[in-house]
Amino acid sequence: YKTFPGNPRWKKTHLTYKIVNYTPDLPQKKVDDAIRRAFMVWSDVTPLQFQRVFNRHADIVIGFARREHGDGYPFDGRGNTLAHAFAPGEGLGGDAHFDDDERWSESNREVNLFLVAAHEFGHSLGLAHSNDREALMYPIYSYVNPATFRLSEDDRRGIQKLYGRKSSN
Ligand SMILES: CC(C)C[C@H](CC(=O)NO)C(=O)N[C@H]1Cc2cn(c3ccccc23)CCCCCCNC1=O
Ligand SMILES: [Ca+2]
Ligand SMILES: [Zn+2]
Ligand SMILES: [Zn+2]
Repeated sequence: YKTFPGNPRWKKTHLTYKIVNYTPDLPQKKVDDAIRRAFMVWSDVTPLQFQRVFNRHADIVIGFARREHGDGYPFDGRGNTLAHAFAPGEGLGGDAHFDDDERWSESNREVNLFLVAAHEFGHSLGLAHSNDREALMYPIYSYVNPATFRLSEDDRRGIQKLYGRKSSN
């Protein structure tokens, strides 16, 4: 696993997120659920807790966008880059953007939103890319059944290096 230069991490374990817009590809409830489950991947193995908020400041702002969308990292149409996210910090820090030229799915059809969101939130929490091909933080998308998805040892070691393990109670 790798962290970002300077090891940026959140200095609190209770983090907020908000979803500012939706893709037309899925019902909003399915997007909400995929996002919730993607955060659980990380809260399952750390003391981190995620709370969804509406219409107020959030640590992690989540949205769908096409091409140029104001952060200097324009998307590229269908395929190629699927999404991006920023390392922990103020403002754009922690935010995750999903390319709305992709066809977002909750199945094995391209592109599974839960799997991509889980990867992006790794960045939002301070993990950079891993060169372990089994790792969620590997830079190339590959479909695995979300029902049986498990964080790799590499990902778990990385996130626990940053935030420690889940407290036993
Ligand atoms: C890990 C993922 C969830 C997020 C990453 C981006 C990322 O790291 N965000 O944090 C991603 O989109 N990776 C590309 C990498 C990539 C693969 N190819 C590319 C062709 C052109 C440009 C990029 C790519 C070959 C063709 C397949 C294109 C469709 C799938 N795309 C990818 O796997
Ligand atoms: Ca794209
Ligand atoms: Zn962006
Ligand atoms: Zn990435």
